[in-house]
Amino acid sequence: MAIPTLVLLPTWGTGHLMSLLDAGKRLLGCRGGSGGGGLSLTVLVMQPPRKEYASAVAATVRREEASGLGIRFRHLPAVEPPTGCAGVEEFVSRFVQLHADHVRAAVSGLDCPVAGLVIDFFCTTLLDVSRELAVPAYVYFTSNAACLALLLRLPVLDEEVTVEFEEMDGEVDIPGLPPVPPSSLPMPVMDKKNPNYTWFVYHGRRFMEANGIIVNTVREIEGSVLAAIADGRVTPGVRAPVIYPVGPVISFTPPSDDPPHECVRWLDAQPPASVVFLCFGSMGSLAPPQVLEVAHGLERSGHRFLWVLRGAPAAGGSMSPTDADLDELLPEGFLERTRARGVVWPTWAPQKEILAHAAVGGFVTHGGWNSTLESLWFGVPMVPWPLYAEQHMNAFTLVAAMGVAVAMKVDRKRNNFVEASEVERAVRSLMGGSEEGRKAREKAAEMKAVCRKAVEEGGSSDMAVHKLYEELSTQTA
Ligand SMILES: COc1cc(-c2[o+]c3cc(O)cc([O-])c3cc2O[C@@H]2O[C@H](CO)[C@H](O)[C@H](O)[C@H]2O)cc(OC)c1O
Ligand SMILES: O=c1ccn([C@@H]2O[C@H](COP(=O)(O)OP(=O)(O)O)[C@@H](O)[C@H]2O)c(=O)[nH]1
Repeated sequence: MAIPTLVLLPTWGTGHLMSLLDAGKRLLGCRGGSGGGGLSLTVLVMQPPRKEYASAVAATVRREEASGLGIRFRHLPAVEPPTGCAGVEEFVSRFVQLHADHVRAAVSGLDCPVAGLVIDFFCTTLLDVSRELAVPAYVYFTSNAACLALLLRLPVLDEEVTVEFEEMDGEVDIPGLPPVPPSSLPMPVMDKKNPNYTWFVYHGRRFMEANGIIVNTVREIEGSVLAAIADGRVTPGVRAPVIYPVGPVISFTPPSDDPPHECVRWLDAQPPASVVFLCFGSMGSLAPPQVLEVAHGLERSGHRFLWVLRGAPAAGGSMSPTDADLDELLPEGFLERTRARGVVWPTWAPQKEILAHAAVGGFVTHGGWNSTLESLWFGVPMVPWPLYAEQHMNAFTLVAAMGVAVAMKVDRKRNNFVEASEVERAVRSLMGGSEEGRKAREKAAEMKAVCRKAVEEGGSSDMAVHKLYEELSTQTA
């Protein structure tokens, strides 16, 4: 009989497509286990709604097809993007929903048994398709267990809290987490009247229908919230699907013969753990007045820095930042005054290589979950500076639950504005001798060891992958 295939349905974003693909590849590694003759992977590729994503997706598909792992890609017919959406959550959810017929046709047309369908967390509308086809469905959650617990609890929270979360008395109770201040909730949860919120509640409710939820986290890092989900405290009265914490799933680019990147060459000349690295994800940019505050803060901190500074996205609805015009954005004379100890990099930077470098001692990050895991993988303590999506919640988790980060005061009501004096204080605290910084460094070093152990043979994430493989094999047997 043909080897059963596991069908993956990723969305196209930087932190979503590769993350799901890499998680899927871990299951390929289980081939030949007690569960049988292995699995193959089939990836359903939606034609991304914007050109900027289309070329990145096409490059990924080409690279993976050439990898020799035998992953099959099936391109779904294009759909007309929905109009009049309130934001990313509504747009992505409705865009995905329009693919239902194409997904049904693609899955039912496969020439081998289907072990399961793994969908990105924005794709829960397609759980109807998997049910019709009697194919087990799994959600792949690219963020952390804290955010997952919030989503699972959201349908009930929505009824318990009748006002906007910011207007409620006290804090939000998510079992397994310290009490969450309403101001730390993800962006879509901050406005109940917005369709983006309705979609978040919808996805949280539908997660409960999945056969399992695969999460890019590590049991040892988020043990208490994972336990709260598993023992029913997050969803009282209803059993949540089995959770598979398989992380950290980090997409490393294969080694190349190219000369080292200019940022890496600069780092080579810096002392160990002396440089603070600032980078704000694939969609992050700072407004011009904010750039001035960061520059003054860094200058006054006296520390070495490598700052990835991007400009606002181009007009026309793109979410990707542009390359920064440094002369226009930075204060007069800043580059000359800091030449001996700092670099401002105006375009995409090789973040993983930078975090891996011994000269990097701290990371000011927007707190995207992929960036966070990369920082932990290399044992680099953080200062979270949340900008969008679920990053305020991540910042809270990193500081209050994990202790791997030094908090910085971010004014959410002023577009996440941070004063120069606060940048200076946070950088000094992270890089210097403060007790807070020392604790975050110690904890980050501990997490590095934990992350690496988790993915080794017999580690918690490796075991979760094997458990999932066994389940998939049993279902198709
Ligand atoms: C997890 O909660 C949220 C995630 C997103 C979100 O949406 C999104 C949509 C796209 O079409 C492409 C994307 O790349 C993308 C990314 C994205 O979130 C990022 O995902 C990472 C892994 O989940 C990471 O955690 C980052 O912090 C996110 O920036 C959007 C959102 O609200 C706007 C969420 O609450
Ligand atoms: O200049 C940059 C900016 C981002 N990244 C990578 O882009 C991803 C960002 O994912 P994350 O989940 O942190 O945030 P998002 O961009 O989805 O908000 C991470 O893998 C980063 O290493 C990078 O390599 N260089």
